[in-house]
Amino acid sequence: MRIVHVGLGNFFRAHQAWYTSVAPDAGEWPIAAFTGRSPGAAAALNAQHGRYTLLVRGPEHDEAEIIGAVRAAYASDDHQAWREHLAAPRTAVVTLTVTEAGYLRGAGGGLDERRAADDVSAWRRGDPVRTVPGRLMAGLAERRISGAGPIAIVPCDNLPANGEAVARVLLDFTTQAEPALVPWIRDNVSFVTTMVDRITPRSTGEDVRAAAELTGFDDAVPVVTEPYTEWVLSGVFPAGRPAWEGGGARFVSDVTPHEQRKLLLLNGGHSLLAYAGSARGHETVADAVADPECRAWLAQWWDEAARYVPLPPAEIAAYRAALLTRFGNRRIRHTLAQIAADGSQKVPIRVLPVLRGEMAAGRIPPGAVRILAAWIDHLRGAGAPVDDAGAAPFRERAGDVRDVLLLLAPDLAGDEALAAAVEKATLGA
Ligand SMILES: NC(=O)c1ccc[n+]([C@@H]2O[C@H](COP(=O)([O-])OP(=O)(O)OC[C@H]3O[C@@H](n4cnc5c(N)ncnc54)[C@H](O)[C@@H]3O)[C@@H](O)[C@H]2O)c1
Ligand SMILES: O=P(O)(O)OC[C@@H](O)[C@@H](O)[C@H](O)[C@H](O)CO
Repeated sequence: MRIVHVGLGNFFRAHQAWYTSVAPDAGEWPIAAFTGRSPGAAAALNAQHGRYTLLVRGPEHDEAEIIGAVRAAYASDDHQAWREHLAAPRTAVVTLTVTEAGYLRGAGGGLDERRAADDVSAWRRGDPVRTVPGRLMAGLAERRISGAGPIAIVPCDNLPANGEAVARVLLDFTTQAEPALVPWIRDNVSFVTTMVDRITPRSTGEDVRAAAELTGFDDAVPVVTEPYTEWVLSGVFPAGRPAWEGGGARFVSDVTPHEQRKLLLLNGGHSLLAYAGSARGHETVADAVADPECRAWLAQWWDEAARYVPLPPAEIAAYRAALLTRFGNRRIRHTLAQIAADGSQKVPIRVLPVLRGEMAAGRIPPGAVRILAAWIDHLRGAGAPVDDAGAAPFRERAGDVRDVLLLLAPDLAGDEALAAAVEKATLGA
């Protein structure tokens, strides 16, 4: 294998595996994919020899492709396979889709030591590690021993500066667990930063039937995705990479403007709809954007967020227009509950940069305030259910907006006008 992936979920199969499958040199880049946590996805995929159906769902009809880029799938606890793949000289790239929570980042962006502590102890005892930083370190330790040479790590999760983010947590983890490995990582591992975009909801039983009808292939685990796709990358691939440009991937010197455009406008917009839209009784993104009230809130948020996207206004306007079409695709059932998950990890990334920028400019931004208030309402029980391992301390404080702000953004918590605005925007006010 030449690519190893961690996080065998739907998005990886709609995005990185698809780009690899359409690359002109696809045959030279077989993928071994490991699950992030539970083993189910690996067993299901192996039962069909790694092949699966990608249903590209436009507003009018579906197009089906059978993707064969994944040659072997493994459960996350197959530590031997993991070590072997990482130690193999042919392995050149490790891609990741492990959700925001998978990186164990603390408030400052480095490793959350409390969440990592068990894994650091497991490593010191010689037991298997389970977290993403722990697994990466264990695989790289094996690679150093085998002399397999440099490698690129390519995170594909919705985190700002995700290459730097994974480097920090990996190096912090390694400093604690295996300090002697740190210099080798610094010299041999390249951290590539990426912006990824393709709306990929959870598949349903109906999707399974639709896939079989279109292709005749009885696929138990098809993936549904939208036609739109984007991948912007920046960084070095010391052991080579597929010609992902074949699918339209772009290699740039700085991903930041693209990342800001996507994280603030798309993901921030998603979070707004997930909390404020679900509280209005909507179930999906398409339902919510069909509601004029939600659309007006979205426009207000986008006006604020656009000030922090360093791209020409025409480009931002075109992206906003395209987003309305993408969000409005009624054939994509992207549930607000799926997007609402892990708010404690997502809200700081998607909303706080705009809130901080506006406050520094002397403005209290009503769009950002609405998202915060709607998230607090969600923590209090409104709309989509809370599904967030990091929610507990926020839920304990959810009764008091000022307490939530103190935990979420201590630098802003003393601003009484902001607290009052958030309070006023909550449902209880
Ligand atoms: N679905 C999309 O539209 C989309 C688009 C762009 C980016 N992404 C990114 O991809 C991620 C996965 O999305 P998906 O649609 O594939 O979801 P999914 O539920 O299909 O898969 C999630 C994967 O992450 C793993 N995972 C979850 N928590 C983990 C943890 N704490 N440690 C290690 N692994 C963990 C799971 O085991 C699974 O393999 C998102 O969180 C996001 O960062 C998704
Ligand atoms: O995947 P998450 O959980 O990080 O966020 C939910 C959605 O906002 C996200 O998946 C978008 O659909 C995606 O980022 C579009 O490219």
